[in-house]
Amino acid sequence: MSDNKGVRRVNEDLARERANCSFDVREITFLLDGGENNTITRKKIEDFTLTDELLSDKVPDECLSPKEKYENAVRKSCLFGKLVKDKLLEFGGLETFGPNSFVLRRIADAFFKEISPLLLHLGMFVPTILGQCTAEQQSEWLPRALSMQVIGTYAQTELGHGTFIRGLETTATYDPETEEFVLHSPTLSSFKWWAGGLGKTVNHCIVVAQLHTKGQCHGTHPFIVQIRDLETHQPLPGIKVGEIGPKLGFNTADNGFLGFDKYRIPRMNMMMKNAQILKDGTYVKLDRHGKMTYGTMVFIRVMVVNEVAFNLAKAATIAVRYSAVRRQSEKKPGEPEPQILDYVTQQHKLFICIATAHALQLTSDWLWRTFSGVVTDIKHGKTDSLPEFHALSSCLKAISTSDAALLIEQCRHSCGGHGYMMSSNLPLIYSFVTATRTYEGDYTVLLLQTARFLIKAWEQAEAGKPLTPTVSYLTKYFKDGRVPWDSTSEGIVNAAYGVAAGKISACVKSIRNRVKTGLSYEDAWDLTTVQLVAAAEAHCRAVICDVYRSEAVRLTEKSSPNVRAVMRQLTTLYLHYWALERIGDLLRYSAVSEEDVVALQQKYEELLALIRPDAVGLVDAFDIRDEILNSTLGAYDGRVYERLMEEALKSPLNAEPVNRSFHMYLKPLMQGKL
Ligand SMILES: CCCCCCCCCCCCCCCCCCCCCC(=O)SCCNC(=O)CCNC(=O)[C@H](O)C(C)(C)COP(=O)(O)OP(=O)(O)OC[C@H]1O[C@@H](n2cnc3c(N)ncnc32)[C@H](O)[C@@H]1OP(=O)(O)O
Ligand SMILES: Cc1cc2nc3c(=O)[nH]c(=O)nc-3n(C[C@H](O)[C@H](O)[C@H](O)COP(=O)(O)OP(=O)(O)OC[C@H]3O[C@@H](n4cnc5c(N)ncnc54)[C@H](O)[C@@H]3O)c2cc1C
Repeated sequence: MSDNKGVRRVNEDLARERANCSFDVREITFLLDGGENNTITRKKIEDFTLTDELLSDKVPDECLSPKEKYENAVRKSCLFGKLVKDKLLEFGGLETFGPNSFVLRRIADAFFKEISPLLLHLGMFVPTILGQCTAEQQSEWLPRALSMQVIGTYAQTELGHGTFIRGLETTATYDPETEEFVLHSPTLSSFKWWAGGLGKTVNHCIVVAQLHTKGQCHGTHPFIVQIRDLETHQPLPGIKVGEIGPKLGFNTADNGFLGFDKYRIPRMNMMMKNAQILKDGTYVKLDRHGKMTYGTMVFIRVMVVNEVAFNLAKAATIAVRYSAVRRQSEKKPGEPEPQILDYVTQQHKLFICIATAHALQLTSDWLWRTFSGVVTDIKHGKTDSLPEFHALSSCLKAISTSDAALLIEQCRHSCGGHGYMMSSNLPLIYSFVTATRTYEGDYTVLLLQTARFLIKAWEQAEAGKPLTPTVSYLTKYFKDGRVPWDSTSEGIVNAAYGVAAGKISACVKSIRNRVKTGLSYEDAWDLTTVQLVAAAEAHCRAVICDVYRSEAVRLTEKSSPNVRAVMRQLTTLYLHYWALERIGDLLRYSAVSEEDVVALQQKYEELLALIRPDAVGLVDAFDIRDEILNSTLGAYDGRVYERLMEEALKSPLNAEPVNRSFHMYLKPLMQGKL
């Protein structure tokens, strides 16, 4: 596959797909990056970071032992950290870190096929210092954390409790005599469990513990705790720490456990932005809202939506390129084998992945802007927008992670047997993303948080009170009756809101009917939770459909006609896909007829055919470099079979023609001598 100059040629099918694409791929890249300038900066950063030799592993990571994998990940993390520190400073230092943190996150995938043991340091330790410390504490901890003298993680979850934070058992008891907190793990179930980097890497961590002072418990609060000696890295006396063992994924993240035996830390190591302990042990609460210490979790939930959108874009790129290269079966007897991308069922599996990656990314950008507004409000002492934002970020985190995990698995299915190869990278992308459904708040638990807000909003609508923006639709659909059906995109979005309103109304009725039978409100709520989760899902789906549609229209206002057309096809496909997926709900809550359903299906299939010629162009527009994709099946040049063979030959089992187990076991077995 090389020409006579030694330049590797692109697979012919892929080259033809690109030649036939109806639009300028760069135009969509600019849209997704938020403007041409962002693309230029991203590419510059990628160019100077991804040329490094440290990217090439002689033995694939997945062929290493757990210990070697971890050591390799630490080595690369340190080199990556240094690279970021040294070279990014040339790009304007810390100011660049903010807007370009998504770029850094992208590049990190070229270094770590799994995950960096330092991710929690940058992803949660540093943000928690920013969000939970006073200015004085920040000036002490931030420079040390950013220069990596202090390396930290976020240890909240315990063996016994992850979801129910109020049930955490680790105690931090204030001792006014020495002006210290005494950290203690009273039970096995109180051991911290899961924190990334805790097992072997970090020397500090943020510990969430029940604060006791003057004989009273004031609930959970965060503390900065040094756990290892900075010189020897040995655990400090009173600390029991280790790694929790192999997992479905995250195997280079050295997730750890941690227990305290009456371990003392200075008073000022309590993160004091939202509550303080005075020297004499007096507790001063500064958080008027009450849940400000949950701030880091909210921040990460916002970040995760972008994270899964990007991972879905990677999986879609791999699966679509592979489907353009792979040929299998025959459509009509004697005809050449078609590209598998020409099977309509394959298009059904894959085009929704492209559309969902767009939907989640545009929703994530919108969520980030909304979050920035909430943060500004909080800085000015206003917390009114927090309940709505908590409800919104909770459901978007739940639905985006769940959708992305399911669709990434669908990408793997669509690559047949080769998708099962680690070298395709699909198994690792899946194992990483499926964890996002659980961490930072489990799917069901977060949807129930949203449901709580929705039920309150419904009651406010009933009482004629004004509603906040994301639930204002409840006023419109408040009266019983089916939502009128209209098959335009706007009509489908309205129907999605109508379905959400119908489901919320049904939940309210169920709860009230159950209370009428003598049940407590809590029991009535509990019995209604299956419906409540479904109502929160419907609400979230309507929000995503609405934001995706309106943002895509806004973003493409000045685009070329062809880009506008293909972007519109994708949004329409997304809306039709979900209308068909939730057809039972539409039949129940809207005036959709049987003929309308037939028309929806027909339009959906027409859209698959329309998008087909642009499919490769659309995934090229994600502009994910080969080093970041890390996939034998998805590389830009489409040399799928060559790469599969090259990677197979790197397997340590192929290093010698005969493995010693032949002489030790097989031969004796064959000769009846075992
Ligand atoms: C070198 C490489 C570098 C690369 C470069 C990189 C650059 C950096 C880039 C970084 C990339 C990052 C990527 C990601 C990767 C990160 C990996 C992360 C790993 C995972 C970390 C974790 O996994 S870490 C643990 C998270 N663990 C949870 O997530 C527990 C869930 N559990 C709860 O979160 C609470 O338990 C739960 C249910 C709310 C009940 O809390 P609760 O019992 O206290 O409260 P109640 O239910 O009683 O509710 C009482 C009222 O509080 C209201 N309320 C509740 N919460 C509220 C809130 N947050 N805000 C406002 N209001 C809130 C509620 O709405 C009620 O309001 P009302 O009364 O009005 O109805
Ligand atoms: C890869 C990974 C990395 C992690 N990293 C960290 C980290 O760095 N730091 C950290 O502190 N934690 C970390 N965690 C822990 C993570 O935050 C928790 O696992 C998560 O919040 C879920 O809590 P849990 O494990 O207690 O699940 P549980 O709450 O025990 O959930 C088990 C089941 O019970 C259900 N359930 C629980 N409560 C309710 C309820 N009220 N109503 C209905 N159903 C309910 C859930 O839906 C679920 O089906 C990590 C976890 C993973 C998987």
